[in-house]
Amino acid sequence: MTPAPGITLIGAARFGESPLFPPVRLEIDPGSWSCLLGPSGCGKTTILRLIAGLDTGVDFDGHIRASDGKPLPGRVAYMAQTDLLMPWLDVLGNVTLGARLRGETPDVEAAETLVERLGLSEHAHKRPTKLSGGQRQRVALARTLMEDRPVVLLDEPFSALDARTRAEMQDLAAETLEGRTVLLVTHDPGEAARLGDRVFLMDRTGMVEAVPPATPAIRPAADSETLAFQGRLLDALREPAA
Ligand SMILES: Nc1ncnc2c1ncn2[C@@H]1O[C@H](COP(=O)(O)OP(=O)(O)OP(=O)(O)O)[C@@H](O)[C@H]1O
Repeated sequence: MTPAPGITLIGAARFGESPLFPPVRLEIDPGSWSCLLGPSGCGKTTILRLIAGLDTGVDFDGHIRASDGKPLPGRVAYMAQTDLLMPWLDVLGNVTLGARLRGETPDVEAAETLVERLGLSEHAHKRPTKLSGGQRQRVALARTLMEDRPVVLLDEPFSALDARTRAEMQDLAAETLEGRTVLLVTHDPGEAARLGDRVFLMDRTGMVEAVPPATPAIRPAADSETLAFQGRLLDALREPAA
């Protein structure tokens, strides 16, 4: 894998005459986790899709640059909020879909290992309709991890998981994605407090950065500094937008 670049997004977005977000500056360090929190509808998914080079429908006035100056398309794996699993493929078929769409021979062994690590081995040959919401979300996560890209964009990847599985999947994602540049959208201040090397808060008025504890991520959930940071994030999210 090529070294993971940092990413800078500077700009504003609107739908015609309706602003979505004012000028913001998002600086994502190379090879680290950045978390983006904010109320529903403020534009978080739009930011991920802009970085991924996907259609958003917004007019974006600004620029998005990789720190190594090279184009981002082709170097980004994106996990959308909806799992986008193919109903006619089983779990392994969905996890290896990217390679097959590119006309490559999928690494089935790697896919099986990942499926096992995500606790899905007994479901490997089931189709999505036979899976729970949390199991489907893990399949979508596995498919994203299989892509082996230096930049990984995750849109609420753990939201459907029970507390224990969520913590396990956070650990697994942190380990599997070590050295990648990750941008995680989450509604969970506790998740951002555990995982974020940098944490950004946005609403319709703009974006600010919250400084996490000096302890490196991934942080123990019950650590007093992690909990205090989680509390500060929650307080900030509860502040009314100006
Ligand atoms: N064509 C459109 N015209 C105007 N506003 C639109 C249009 N399409 C989408 N929107 C608005 O853009 C916003 C979509 O933002 P986005 O999905 O990026 O938000 P988000 O912060 O990711 O939300 P969530 O946390 O709920 O996933 C919503 O407020 C939506 O109402």
